[in-house]
Amino acid sequence: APSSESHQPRAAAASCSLSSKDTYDYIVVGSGPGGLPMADRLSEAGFKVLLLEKGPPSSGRWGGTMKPSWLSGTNLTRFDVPGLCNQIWADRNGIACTDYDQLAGCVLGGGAAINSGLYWKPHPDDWNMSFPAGWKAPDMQAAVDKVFTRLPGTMYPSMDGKLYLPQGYNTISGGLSAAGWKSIVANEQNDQRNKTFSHTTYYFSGGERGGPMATYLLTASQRKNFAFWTNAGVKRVVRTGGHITGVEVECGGSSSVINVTPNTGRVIISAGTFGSAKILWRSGIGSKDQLDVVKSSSDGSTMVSSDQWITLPVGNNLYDHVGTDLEISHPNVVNYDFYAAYTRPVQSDTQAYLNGRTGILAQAAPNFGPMFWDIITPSDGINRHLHWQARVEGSRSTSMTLTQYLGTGSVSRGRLTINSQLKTIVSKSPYLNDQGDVAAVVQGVQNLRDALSKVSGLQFIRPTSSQSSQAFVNSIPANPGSRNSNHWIGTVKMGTDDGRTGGTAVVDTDTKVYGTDNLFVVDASIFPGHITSNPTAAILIVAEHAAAKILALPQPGAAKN
Ligand SMILES: Cc1cc2nc3c(=O)[nH]c(=O)nc-3n(C[C@H](O)[C@H](O)[C@H](O)COP(=O)(O)OP(=O)(O)OC[C@H]3O[C@@H](n4cnc5c(N)ncnc54)[C@H](O)[C@@H]3O)c2cc1C
Repeated sequence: APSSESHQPRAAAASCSLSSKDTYDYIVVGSGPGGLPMADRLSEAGFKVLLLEKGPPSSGRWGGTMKPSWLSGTNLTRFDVPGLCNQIWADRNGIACTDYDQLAGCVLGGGAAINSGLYWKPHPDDWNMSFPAGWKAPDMQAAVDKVFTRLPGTMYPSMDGKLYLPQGYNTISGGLSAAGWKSIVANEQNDQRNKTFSHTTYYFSGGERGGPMATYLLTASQRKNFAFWTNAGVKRVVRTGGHITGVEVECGGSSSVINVTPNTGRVIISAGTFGSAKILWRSGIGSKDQLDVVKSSSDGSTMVSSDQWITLPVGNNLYDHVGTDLEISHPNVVNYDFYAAYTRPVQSDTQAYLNGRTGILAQAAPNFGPMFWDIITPSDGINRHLHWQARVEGSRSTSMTLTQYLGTGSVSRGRLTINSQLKTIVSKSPYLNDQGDVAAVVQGVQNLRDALSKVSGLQFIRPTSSQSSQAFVNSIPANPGSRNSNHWIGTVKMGTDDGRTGGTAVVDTDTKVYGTDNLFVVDASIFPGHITSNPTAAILIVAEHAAAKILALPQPGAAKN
């Protein structure tokens, strides 16, 4: 049985105290998979750290309260129960960020409070193909080990070790196996992502979401030199030239500047692919056209003067996995209504969950698996990695949706911009604006159709049998409405080619913003290119690696606590 002790809050998030005159060695902005390991590692090193999160608490552990009635009287919220993760599609009020045109979590934990917990040790190509020197697979191994030691993940999230309603998994994996694809344990054989399939791995633990909020934040919160505030949004960094002196924080209808330790303090922005770009723009860091927009907005009077602007290509290099949904139906597939689990649940399922963290509600909605992989090399010679995820969902009760993500190797990019209401907009769609990318997606669809063609009783609903794979792929618009995977990266690209002088990079390989002394960005926004699979594990790894790099930088005279 789960230990209720494991779910007691250690130190609830505090509300902001804007009148405080305290200064901090590090201010970390944002509590997603990028921000939480940073806050933990920097406070572990003895520095005085303040973590600022714009959203409210999510998990019950940290004072979250949003929950269905069957969880009342428990210290669990909707965010803690894996089987309730689909609720984000039914009701995202007070959870999703309202200042982006795409979905992101503006709550404690960021995306790692609302996502499905899918959790993958990256393939070596994920680092080797797009990350700069110092961030290649051998360089990343120590950080990979740190993350998977703290958060090993599991293929069996129910505490009785059983997989519930596995018929969909069995149907698809049986077909792939018969077609010669190999079964692997994904996070033990992470270099084998070609014509292979696996059970789904989640970062869940103890039958609950867990994840970085239950590990990195927990240890950070036990330190006296660590503070964190929720409902505390950062408007901008305050700077003199390239030296950051503090951040302007908005909370409870007022705003104030919280300073870093004079001379030695640093600011780490981990506000996500949209949020980090936005803070940079509001701080006078970005391309002139976007800074002009901010200047003309309600920010105009407080914005740093234009002679202080740092010109960098913030918002370029935007990317997201290209999502292509196929749908099949098979008589063996058994559907489960995870939406009903919120308002009118099956009593035996809620009891199993509450009594022992067992059953279908300990698995993520909507019953994922198998996950499978394919590598395609189009005529341009660049390997493209395809990650496929099957889930029991679709237009029929016996349907499964098979989503293909195009990640590592993809060449297409889009652009993020900001409008005069200070809302971020995907103004250039990043999907399939390269012929090699299109060819890989088409070939991947064809490979899957071929592999499953001999499964008795399996019917393709999308594509239809008369549709060519090329015609099918062409029929799906290449825009976020049809292709969105919620795996946005890249707007604050890391690299050695300084964007102030015509290069493409916004941060250097220590994750420091070019042209600044003490401003760093650590989250999905710094990824130069995409990775094979869902990105949470890779973002945690990037944060671990960045923390080690930042701590290794000379920091003259920093006062340790
Ligand atoms: C619905 C959905 C499902 C997903 N499923 C999966 C999955 O199963 N597996 C997987 O690996 N990935 C999944 N992802 C993607 C994954 O969650 C994200 O890639 C990841 O959370 C990004 O991490 P991050 O730290 O870069 O940013 P975020 O997680 O977005 O965190 C940024 C944090 O910063 C805060 N913030 C923003 N602006 C400010 C500000 N101005 N001041 C203070 N705080 C601020 C935000 O509130 C947020 O908490 C999913 C994403 C979504 C939206």
